[in-house]
Amino acid sequence: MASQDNVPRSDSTTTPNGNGNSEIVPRKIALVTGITGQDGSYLTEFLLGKGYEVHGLIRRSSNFNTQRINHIYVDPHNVNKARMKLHYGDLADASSLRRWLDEIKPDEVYNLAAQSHVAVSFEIPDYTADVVATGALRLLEAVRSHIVDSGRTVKYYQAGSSEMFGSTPPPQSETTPFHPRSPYAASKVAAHWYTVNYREAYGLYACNGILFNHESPRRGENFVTRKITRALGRIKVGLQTKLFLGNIQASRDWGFAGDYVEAMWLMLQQDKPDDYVVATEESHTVEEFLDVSFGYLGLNWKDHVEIDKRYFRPTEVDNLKGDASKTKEMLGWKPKVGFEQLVKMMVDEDLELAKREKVLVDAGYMDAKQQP
Ligand SMILES: C[C@H]1O[C@H](OP(=O)(O)OP(=O)(O)OC[C@H]2O[C@@H](n3cnc4c(=O)[nH]c(N)nc43)[C@H](O)[C@@H]2O)[C@@H](O)[C@@H](O)C1=O
Repeated sequence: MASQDNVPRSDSTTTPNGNGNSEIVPRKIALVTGITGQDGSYLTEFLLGKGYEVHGLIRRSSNFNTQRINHIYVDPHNVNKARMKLHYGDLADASSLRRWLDEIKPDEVYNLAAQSHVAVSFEIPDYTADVVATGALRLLEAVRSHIVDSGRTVKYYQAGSSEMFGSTPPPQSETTPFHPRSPYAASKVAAHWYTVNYREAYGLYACNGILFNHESPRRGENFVTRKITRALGRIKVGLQTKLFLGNIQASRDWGFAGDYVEAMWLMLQQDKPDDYVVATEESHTVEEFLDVSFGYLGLNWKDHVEIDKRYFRPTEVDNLKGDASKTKEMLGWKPKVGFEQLVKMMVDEDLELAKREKVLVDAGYMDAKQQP
């Protein structure tokens, strides 16, 4: 998929007006950073479904990194149908952020881009802080100055994280103190407070969504849920036998990413900006995830899993369990997919993937040792 720029805008959408007629209303425009990630892809599908035009910033990479949105990509030459548009930009590049805001003139900005892997943030702390903390500040400042110069209204969503609560015991709500336990989490705390400050200092409509872990078949393969379901599929079809994990006693509040993007959007549809916790209010250990997933395919995880110290973190977050009562009450949001359903959805998809891999291996087109 090629990226594009300066594509003419599809200006309007037809909406029923309740009188049996239709009226032409201007199409809403969203700008999404992190559009190629799990959340970016679900949010884009959601916004397109609501009639939005969605612009995404993508980072230059020598490999294509658009796999999660290829299925919704329409050739930009098809101006009437192409409502998702991609542009090269980066949270590390302030000038690109301001330029795309001026060009795209979005109604809503969703800042989802991040170096989002907690363990990796210990390896590359500077980079993590630059993108996650300073990147959010750059985008907020670009939005603020764009508003001042254009006189337009722009609403801003900041992707916060339950990692910010760190070692503060559950249940965690909007009023729970933060105690971050990694460079990633500390950077998210900074981004959270930059967002609050821009709201208070400049009256910006800016919201923090404090999202607990959210997973899906599109989850990156080095996060624990997907690492497990990917390996499980391969074990089931005979492509591997072992799975190496770290601390399986850690407990997380795991929801479905497809449900959580709706809450992001709802935050920007209110009269006033605010901060909201998004969670299922249930917590399960990694070991429980293993029980349910392996059990679903009739396997015992103890026959396959080995603990490897290299996956332990210098400081761990032991127990996260959200209290989402404010979000339920104020936004009318609640999760639709429960823990077991989520696990099974991920196992089903990864079993299919493994079966396809097996065909390639059997035909000699792929090496079974080639790790996903
Ligand atoms: C909300 C929050 O959610 C995510 O952060 P995370 O909770 O660190 O996610 P994870 O899947 O990497 O780890 C979950 C737990 O599982 C333990 N664990 C054991 N063994 C392995 C293992 O082998 N790999 C990994 N990755 N984790 C392992 C690990 O030690 C931890 O306790 C990100 O989206 C982040 O961006 C975010 O904002």
